[in-house]
Amino acid sequence: MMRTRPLKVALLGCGVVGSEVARIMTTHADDLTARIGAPVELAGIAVRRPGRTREGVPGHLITTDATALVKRGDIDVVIEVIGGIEPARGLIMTAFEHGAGVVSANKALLAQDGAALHAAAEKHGADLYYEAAVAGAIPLIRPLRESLAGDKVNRVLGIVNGTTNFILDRMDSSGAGYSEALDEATALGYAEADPTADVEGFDAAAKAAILAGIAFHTRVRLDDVHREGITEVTAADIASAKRMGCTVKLLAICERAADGRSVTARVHPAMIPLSHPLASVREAYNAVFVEAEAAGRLMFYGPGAGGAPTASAVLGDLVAACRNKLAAATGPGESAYTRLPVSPMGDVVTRYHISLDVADKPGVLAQVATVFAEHGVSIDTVRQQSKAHGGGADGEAAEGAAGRRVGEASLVVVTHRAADAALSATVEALRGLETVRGVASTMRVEGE
Ligand SMILES: NC(=O)C1=CN([C@@H]2O[C@H](COP(=O)(O)OP(=O)(O)OC[C@H]3O[C@@H](n4cnc5c(N)ncnc54)[C@H](O)[C@@H]3O)[C@@H](O)[C@H]2O)C=CC1
Ligand SMILES: N[C@@H](CC=O)C(=O)O
Ligand code: NA
Repeated sequence: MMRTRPLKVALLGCGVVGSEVARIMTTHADDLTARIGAPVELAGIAVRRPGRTREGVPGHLITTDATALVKRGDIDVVIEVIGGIEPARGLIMTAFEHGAGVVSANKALLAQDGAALHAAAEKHGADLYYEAAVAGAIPLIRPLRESLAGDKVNRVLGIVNGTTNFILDRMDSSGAGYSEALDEATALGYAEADPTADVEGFDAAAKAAILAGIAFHTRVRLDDVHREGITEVTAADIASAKRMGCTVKLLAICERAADGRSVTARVHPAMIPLSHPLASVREAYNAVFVEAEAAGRLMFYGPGAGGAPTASAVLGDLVAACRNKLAAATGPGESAYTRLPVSPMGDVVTRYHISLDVADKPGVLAQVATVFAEHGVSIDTVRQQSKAHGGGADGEAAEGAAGRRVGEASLVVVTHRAADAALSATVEALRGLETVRGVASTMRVEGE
C-alpha cells in the first residue's frame, strides 16, 4: 500500500552532479513515488553560492547551512555530492547520528575513511550507498556487494577515470594536445573540482581502493594503492604504442595473489593491444572486467563521468535507501572479514615496454641484454632504429632526436612477465650503462 507521508531528502551540493539529481528528482517524482511506495520530497538543498542561477532547481529549498539541514530531525536520506573530505565527512557522520541514510558519490572520502563511515552507519542502523563513487553510471558497486557476494572475485581490471580516458583518447585519435583535451573534459563536467586528482591518478586510485576492498572483502585505503597518473605520457609513448598495435590507457588493476594470501591494487598508464576490449573504450566511458571463480569474466561498460550519468547512480541508491526506510531495514554494510594484507607494487608481476636512446655501435645490444639477464628479466621483443641522420619519421624519433649526436639509435625492448621490482631495477641498471644515453620512456604492458 502506498504511504502518503513523503520521505524527505536533503541534497548537499548542487554542482555538476547535484543539479542533475535535483532535476531528475523533480521531473521523475511520480515514477520515483511508484517505485519506492511513498512520495519522495526534496526537503532542502545546501549550496555554497546561493546567488548562482540554477535552472530547474526550486529556489525556496536552497540554504547555505548544510549542518542545520542535516540536523533538522525529519530527514530520511542525505545525498552528499559536495566532494572532498571536509565538510562532507562531518555532514555524513551527523546524518547517521540523526538516523538518516546516506547516498554519496565521494570516492576520495570513501577511500580514505570508508571503514569509519561504515562503522558509524552500522552503529546508527543507517544505510551507506555509493554506487556513483566508482565508474559513474555503471552498476559496479552493487553487483560486487550483492550479486557476486556468493562468489570469489580474483581480479578487477579496467578504466575507471573518464577524464584521463577522454584525454588519452583525444591524444591518440585526433592528435590533440594534453592541455586542450583536459580543458574539454573539464568543460564537459567530467573532471574533479581539482583536475590534478584525475590526471595524477588519485581519483582512479581511490576507486581502485574501494573496488579492491569490496571485491576481496578486506580493507584497502588510498595509500595502499600504487599510483601513477598520465602527466608523463607523451605523444612519443602513444606513437610507440601504435607501432606495437597497442594504445595507452590509464588502468586500475586489483588482484588477489596466486597463493590467495594477499592482494594488490595499482593505477598506472599501460599499453594494451588494440584487439583488447578496453582499447575501444572511448571518450569518458569506463569499462571494468571482474574475474570471479564461478562466474568467470564479466564486463561492465558505460558512461563513467558527467552530471546526468552520475545522477542516475545516485538516484538508484536513493531508491534503495528509501525502500529500506519503509521496510525498517538496511542494505549491506562493510565486509572486511578476510583482512588480507596489500602487497607492495614490487611484488606485482607485469611486463614493461622500455624505450632507450643508445650509442649505435657494436656490442650495445649484448650489453643491454646482459643487464636484463642479470635481473632475471626475459626479453620478448627488441626493435632497433638507427638515428644516424638525426631521427626518424615517427613521434618517438622526432622527440628523442632533439640534441642527439650522430651515431645514436633508439632501442625498444618489450619484456616477458617479471616482478615489477626486478623490472624497475633493470631500468635503473640500464641508466647506469655508458652506452645508454637515456631511458626515453618505460610503460607497463597489460591485457595479453
Ligand atoms: N562530475 C562527475 O562526473 C562525477 C563526480 N563524482 C563525485 O561527485 C561529487 C560532486 O562532484 P561534482 O558535482 O562534479 O562537483 P562540483 O564541484 O560540480 O559540485 C560540488 C558542489 O558542492 C558545493 N559545495 C562545496 N562546499 C559546500 C558546502 N559546504 N555546502 C554546500 N555545498 C558545497 C560547491 O559549491 C559545488 O557547487 C564529488 O565527490 C565527485 O568526486 C562522482 C562521479 C562522477
Ligand atoms: N573525475 C571523475 C568523475 C567520475 O568519477 C572521472 O573523470 O572519472
Ligand atoms: Na557506478
